[in-house]
Amino acid sequence: MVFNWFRRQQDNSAPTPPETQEQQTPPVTESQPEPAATVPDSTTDLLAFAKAAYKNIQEKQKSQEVESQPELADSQPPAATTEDEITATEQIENIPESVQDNTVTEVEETIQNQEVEAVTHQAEEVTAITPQAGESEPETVESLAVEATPAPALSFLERAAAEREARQERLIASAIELPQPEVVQPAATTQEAAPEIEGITFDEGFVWSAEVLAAQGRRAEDISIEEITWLKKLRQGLDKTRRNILNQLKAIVGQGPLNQAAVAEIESLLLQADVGVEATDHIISSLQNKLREEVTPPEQAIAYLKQILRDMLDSPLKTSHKGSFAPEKDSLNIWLITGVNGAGKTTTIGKISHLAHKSGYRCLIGAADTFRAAAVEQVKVWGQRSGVEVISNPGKNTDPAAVVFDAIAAAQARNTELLLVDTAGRLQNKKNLMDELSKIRRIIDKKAPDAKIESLLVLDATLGQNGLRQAEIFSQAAQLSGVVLTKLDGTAKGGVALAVVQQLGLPIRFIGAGEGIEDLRPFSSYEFVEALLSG
Ligand SMILES: Nc1nc2c(ncn2[C@@H]2O[C@H](COP(=O)(O)OP(=O)(O)OP(=O)(O)O)[C@@H](O)[C@H]2O)c(=O)[nH]1
Repeated sequence: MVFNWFRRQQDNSAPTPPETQEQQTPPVTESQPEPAATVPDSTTDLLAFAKAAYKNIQEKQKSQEVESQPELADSQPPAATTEDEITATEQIENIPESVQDNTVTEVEETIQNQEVEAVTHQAEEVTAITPQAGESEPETVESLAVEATPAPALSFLERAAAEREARQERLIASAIELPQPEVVQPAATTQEAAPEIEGITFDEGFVWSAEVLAAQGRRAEDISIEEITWLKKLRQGLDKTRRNILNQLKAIVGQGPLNQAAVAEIESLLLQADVGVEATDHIISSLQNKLREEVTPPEQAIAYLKQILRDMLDSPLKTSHKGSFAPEKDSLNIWLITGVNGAGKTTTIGKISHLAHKSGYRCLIGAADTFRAAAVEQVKVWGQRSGVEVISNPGKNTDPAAVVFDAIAAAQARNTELLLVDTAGRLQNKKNLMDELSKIRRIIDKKAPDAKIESLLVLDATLGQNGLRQAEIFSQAAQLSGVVLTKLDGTAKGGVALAVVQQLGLPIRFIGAGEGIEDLRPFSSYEFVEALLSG
């Protein structure tokens, strides 16, 4: 039994690939689930859920450590041996020390403090807007603050700041006592109140990720470290888009009925996030329909905004096959990967082949970017990393269509389930490139008439609207069926995802948020929108 990373559920029919057995974790879920009613509805429930998930990951990791103990006995601290582990270690190094040192209790405190601060903040705003009502409102806030911290001499904010300072001092003190960073210590030897899990920290990002998984009907005991790591990465990647633009959007929408000024402001914010004119118009008119007449509480207005965005992102699926996007078992699937130079095609092939291999698919790569000599070498490196064989032609300036022909023959002879075809992103001119893609497509249709063919366009999100113009050209030559959106990490143009579906009418199939082998996942509109508009 193996976890299918495309469908995000157990795949009983697939054999477990031997070298990935240890990484498997057994989440059970429906593909592309709708937000479930089982989402923890209070901070306490959410924390309990997140803690249970954390504990579960911790236990799995401990049992893995025990299983691999004999091999690790003479190497301490345990060395990072795989790409995944390296990525995880890098992530730890990138997390600010203050966050790394968080314990479960401290995260709880942080969340509770944030809540109380938020209440105080709201109340202060109310006081500022309506000073004449100031006599009764602030009293409520005072009493809340007193309940939270009984120190009458200071204001709430001063006390909160003092507490934070004291906590920081405690952390610094304990950091001095420990000569080694906590991450490198074997977790099994210490019995602390909240031991760290190597590769993941119980912080606010963990709690948020757990909540997103819980909302999709996941059970705490089924959540894996890879899923948490990915969600944290996605949210972190969309941070710029969220901070620059979408948080302001949330604030306006959350204020209730939309007036003309609010509409103009929303319009400008969406355009800045590269959402595009068409998608912006659609969002505005949907919002106006709902919010023009009614006074909608802020949370409901934001929930409504999220729903609009999810519906837009899922809209191409209503016409094509709905559900998760996965290679069909026991038959040949050919995925043609196209896109301009540097969009991330080769990297995407490496990441997808990794997902396929660890999901138990028989996978093969065809290196048909023969225009750039280094491209074949590059894809071979990715093949080695993911444990997938690469079919290439060693000759110079070979015909890419001939490589595709050979790759299909090899795939048919070996009962391959997924053949990924790399293609050139640049030729002498645009016409040559498009002719070549059309020829490759014809070869595939002819040589493998029964195969399930997908033609995926890789788009660099950092290009925003400019990337979409290229897409239209590719669409004609390669009969595109979907998009892979790469480089979502660190761009302020995350809104381009909405433009992609609205303008091209194509579904987003995968998103990439980093250069590592684990930094790509099947697209989920729910997770994307939550990451885009998370608090
Ligand atoms: N930050 C980030 N970088 C990425 C991502 N995907 C790919 N890259 C980087 O983008 C660069 C180009 O990626 P390639 O996979 O070589 O792009 P390509 O489309 O195959 O390019 P050609 O082979 O020249 O046609 C590399 O440095 C990748 O590491 C991503 O999701 N995030």
